[in-house]
Amino acid sequence: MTQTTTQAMTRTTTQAMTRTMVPTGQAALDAREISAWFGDRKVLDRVSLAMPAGSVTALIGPSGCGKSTFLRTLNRMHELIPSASLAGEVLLFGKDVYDPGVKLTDARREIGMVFQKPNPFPAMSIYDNVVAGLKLTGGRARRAEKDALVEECLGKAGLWVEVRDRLRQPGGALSGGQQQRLCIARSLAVRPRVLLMDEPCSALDPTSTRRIEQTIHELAHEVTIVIVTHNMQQAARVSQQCAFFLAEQGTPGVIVEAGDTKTIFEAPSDQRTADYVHGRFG
Ligand SMILES: Nc1ncnc2c1ncn2[C@@H]1O[C@H](COP(=O)(O)OP(=O)(O)OP(=O)(O)O)[C@@H](O)[C@H]1O
Repeated sequence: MTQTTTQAMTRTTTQAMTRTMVPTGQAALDAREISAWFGDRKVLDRVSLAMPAGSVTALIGPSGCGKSTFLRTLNRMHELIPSASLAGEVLLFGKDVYDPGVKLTDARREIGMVFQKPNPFPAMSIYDNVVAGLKLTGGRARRAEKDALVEECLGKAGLWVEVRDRLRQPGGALSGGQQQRLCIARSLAVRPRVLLMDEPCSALDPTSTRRIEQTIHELAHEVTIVIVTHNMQQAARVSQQCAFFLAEQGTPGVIVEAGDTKTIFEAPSDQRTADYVHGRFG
């Protein structure tokens, strides 16, 4: 860890509750007491969350409460920001991704990320976009293996049927929704165990959004998914677990409440959660 907080490490009642409320299936990712800073400014305070394997966990909460920052701590992207530091542990199937023995490239390969704005390599072909990650992570494959991988990953991302006859066309020529599915296919090509998605539909129209949601649903049984979304209907549709983040009056972000999605939406235990999911603030 790059910074050790000197503040009291007493776990709050809320945080203790958070951990016990999360379903008991094996955690693919287990974030323990994550605090994060930009310079001197603390933006997350001892956030703990177990994200069960083979399911979708949605991170919800008002703008600026630290959802994206939390997501970036999970695959070590937070440390790319020069002023950023953090404390806590992130376990991937029990192994600390911040352990000095874990290579950064391995952590990022096992925990992939899809961003808000689709970011394929625009001049690169659809085919080459899918296999691009193999080079970045040092993987090599024969032509036939790559062909099979491209078909498999585009299939899983729900794009194969639409692009199989034009794999050599540039990725940038696809629609926004298709580009986002191409980015999902690219992430899948390095066979991640977890896929982090930071508002993956916010730049898309409703039809493309539903298509991505369907893709998320189809992928979840083999890749654990953690998604940040501002869209409460989307959180309710795609996730099995939800964590509600809040940063009140300039204080660092915390998880107010986490648990199964149905409970968070229909019978949350904290009034602030109820107010947020019912659109009364944020
Ligand atoms: N690169 C950065 N440098 C400095 N401060 C940052 C940086 N990125 C985020 N922050 C600050 O950290 C806090 C948490 O931001 P973050 O983007 O994680 O929140 P969020 O809940 O994802 O917000 P949104 O829903 O608007 O995307 C905010 O106060 C933000 O201004």
